Amino acid sequence: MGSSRRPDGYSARVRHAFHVDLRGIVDLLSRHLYSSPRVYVRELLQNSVDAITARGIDGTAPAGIRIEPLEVTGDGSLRIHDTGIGLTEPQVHELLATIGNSAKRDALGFARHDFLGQFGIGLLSCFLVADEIEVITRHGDEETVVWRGHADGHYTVERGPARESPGTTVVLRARRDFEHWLGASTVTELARHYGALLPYEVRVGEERITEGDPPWRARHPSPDTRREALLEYGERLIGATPFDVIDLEVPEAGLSGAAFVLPYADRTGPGERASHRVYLKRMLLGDRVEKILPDWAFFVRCVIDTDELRPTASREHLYEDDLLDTTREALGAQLRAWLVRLAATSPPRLAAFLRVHHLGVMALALHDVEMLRIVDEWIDVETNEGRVALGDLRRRHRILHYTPTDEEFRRFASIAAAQGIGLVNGGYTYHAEILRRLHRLDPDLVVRRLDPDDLATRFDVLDSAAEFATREFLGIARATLGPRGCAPVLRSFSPASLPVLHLEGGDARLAADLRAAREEADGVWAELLEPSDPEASDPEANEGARPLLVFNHRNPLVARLTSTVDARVVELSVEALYGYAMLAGNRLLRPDDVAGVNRAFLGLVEHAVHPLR
Ligand SMILES: Nc1ncnc2c1ncn2[C@@H]1O[C@H](COP(=O)(O)OP(=O)(O)OP(=O)(O)O)[C@@H](O)[C@H]1O
Repeated sequence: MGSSRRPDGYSARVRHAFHVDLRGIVDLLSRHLYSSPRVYVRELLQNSVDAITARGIDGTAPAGIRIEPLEVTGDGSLRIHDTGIGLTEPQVHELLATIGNSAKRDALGFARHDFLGQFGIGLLSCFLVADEIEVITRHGDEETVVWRGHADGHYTVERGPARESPGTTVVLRARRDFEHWLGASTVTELARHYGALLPYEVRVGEERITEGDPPWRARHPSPDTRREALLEYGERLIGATPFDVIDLEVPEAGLSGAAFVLPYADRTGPGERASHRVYLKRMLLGDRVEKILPDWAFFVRCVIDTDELRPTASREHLYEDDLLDTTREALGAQLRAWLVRLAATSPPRLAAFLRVHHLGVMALALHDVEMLRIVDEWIDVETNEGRVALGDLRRRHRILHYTPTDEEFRRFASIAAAQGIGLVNGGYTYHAEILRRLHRLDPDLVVRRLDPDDLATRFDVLDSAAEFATREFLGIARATLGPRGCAPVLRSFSPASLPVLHLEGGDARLAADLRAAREEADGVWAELLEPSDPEASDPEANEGARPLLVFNHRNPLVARLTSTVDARVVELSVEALYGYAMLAGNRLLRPDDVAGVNRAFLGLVEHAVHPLR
């Protein structure tokens, strides 16, 4: 026949509506949108809060929400009653039966400011725990309407017995094996978790779960009692008494809250994101919300309530927009101001804070000159002059050197110290970057990565005659230093002002220098350099493996010492120079070393007073 066909070959167009398989939608929500069935309590509370807000305070009914769990209803259902605005019959069809429709958007489809909900899907989360949702609702003096939605996608509407007063009751009948989600203990816990700060009274059974104002808003007789109460709250939040509490306020985001300074180093570390407790219009968004603070602020956990920031549809995170950006910046500025204030008003507290959080502050100093100043003045770094603040170090040196690795630092620290070069171990997190930024505070300061050629590590061998003349000296030095596990070596090197250099074992580069020097020497003299050392035949295995005390023949004092005939004076001087080299190289003095230094010191004093005969 083909009579319904148009000349262009198409049949007449028929319009259909999508059929939504509700089971499929619920499955999608539960798997991909909501992290757990527990969110159904949040969605119910939220709808009741919005309904009460929409009704406004008309003075006829106390605003309140009451949940009756399984144990209270006794009929296998959970009920939640509110004194909210209720729905008319047409609204029931329009709002409850249309997925994605919400009364909480304005004519242009934007979320309306007063309400928590906006997407028109929240009620569906009840299907995570229930097969049937019943809504019994009365708006003003209108008739009471009963809507029943089923998980298979059909619903019924009928007029029911009149409710005593306007408002809504939602009744959930548990899905098989989900009964425990509707039981008193779970519901109480969840209602408290999400709703403890809600502005309307919420009860589960007879138990009130709302706590009134947020702790940072609550009234207290004095600032001290307020601080104490906040610290107690913080302790419950982070599991330890906070180091301090910082008030937070960002009016553009309708945000207030408190940041608790952790008394321990954050376990997440600078690379990971710290998470915070966030309330949205006093309903909990989540306990582990990220990105509310700048990444560097990992030394605090905060709790905030915001009216203006928007949630994602899962209501578990904040929506990234310009407002979240500016809020994050404003919160960062408040934390930074706290730190600057601490530095100015309470240095010992700042020092205590930095002992725990130096990493966070250093991370911050990479972008912020104020923080750099704090690092410069208050954070001790490892240098070849011990642990000192950079500020102190740069007051002593106009050129600072650093090694990029810890290993290089260990290798060169003492040689640099002996030559008066200020060297910082840049092998720790952020240290090298901080050093490179120091010119921001001190434009004339020169900061350089250490080039081993900056160090005088060319050890020249003495000429044969001089070498021969020092044989006795070396013999005494060897006998004196032997018990210290250290071997004496005599070389000429710069600077001449440096009499001795203590070298740790394992310094491959110096060992190579020494070896090269010896190879240049005539075989006979090479033998002389380490004549009594049994390992001398295998220099590869020997040199550089044990500590060496290198005497500098270019130094006038050492040159004189090598030709001193008085063995006792040589012995005391070697002992004293050994102690000096250990101290100059920042070596750890063992009890034996200390005793040796004392002996040498007293012996030399005695010698000066009563020259030894
Ligand atoms: N307790 C209640 N009292 C009055 N109206 C309600 C109640 N619960 C739900 N409604 C109505 O049903 C609509 C749909 O609710 P639903 O929870 O699905 O979405 P929503 O709250 O609008 O948005 P969201 O998905 O963000 O929660 C609401 O917009 C509201 O008009």
